[in-house]
Amino acid sequence: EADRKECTQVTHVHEWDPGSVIQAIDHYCRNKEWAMNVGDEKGCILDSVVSEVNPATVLELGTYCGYSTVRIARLLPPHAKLITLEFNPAVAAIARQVIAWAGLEDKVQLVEGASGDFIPRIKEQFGVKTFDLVFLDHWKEYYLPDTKLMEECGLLRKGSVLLADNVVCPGAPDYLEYVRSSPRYESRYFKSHLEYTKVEDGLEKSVFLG
Ligand SMILES: O=c1[nH]cnc2c(O)c(F)c(-c3ccc(F)cc3)cc12
Ligand SMILES: [Mg+2]
Repeated sequence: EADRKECTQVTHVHEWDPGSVIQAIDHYCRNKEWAMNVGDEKGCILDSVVSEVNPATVLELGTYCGYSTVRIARLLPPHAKLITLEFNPAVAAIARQVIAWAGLEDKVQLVEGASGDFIPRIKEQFGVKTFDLVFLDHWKEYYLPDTKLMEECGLLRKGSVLLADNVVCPGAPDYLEYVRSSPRYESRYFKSHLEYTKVEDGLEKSVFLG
């Protein structure tokens, strides 16, 4: 089970390696200007779930500047693939640089578009059968419809793990209700805080039971 291991990062800041990219973004967003990266505290929970699942295929909905993309991709086994979807072209362009700086281009495929259009095309366009891990971090109103769409498109298999950010703040009540009451999911809440603040937030980890 993913526990909350103390997650400390000691990296050589002078090299553009994933740890230093993560550290630089966290330092900037904590001290200069808040931004909606999953952040270091929730990021450690994300790390432990990624390490536990050890996924060969990952889908991230909501790339933003690529912070969580780098957090996930740095932990993936050699031939694993992460597809990340971003609606906003401006932030997607930034994310491409962040991912390149971290030296993770080979593991990451960044796609620009809307999840509702993209999800039904994944199988034939990207040759993915099912996802071992999905990180939901885009628009809260889309968590539930996109989850139902992934089920309908056969993108989830017995044991697929959904990990959703911001289930408390800004909140995704309809999604929470669904995964917590559906017999097809085993769901667990990891209490944490809104990135770089003391406000409560958390991640919901839901295992698809098939
Ligand atoms: O829209 C979002 N997509 C993905 N992640 C988010 C997030 O982590 C946030 F903290 C927030 C957020 C924004 C403003 C607030 F006052 C609180 C949370 C928003 C998003
Ligand atoms: Mg988020």
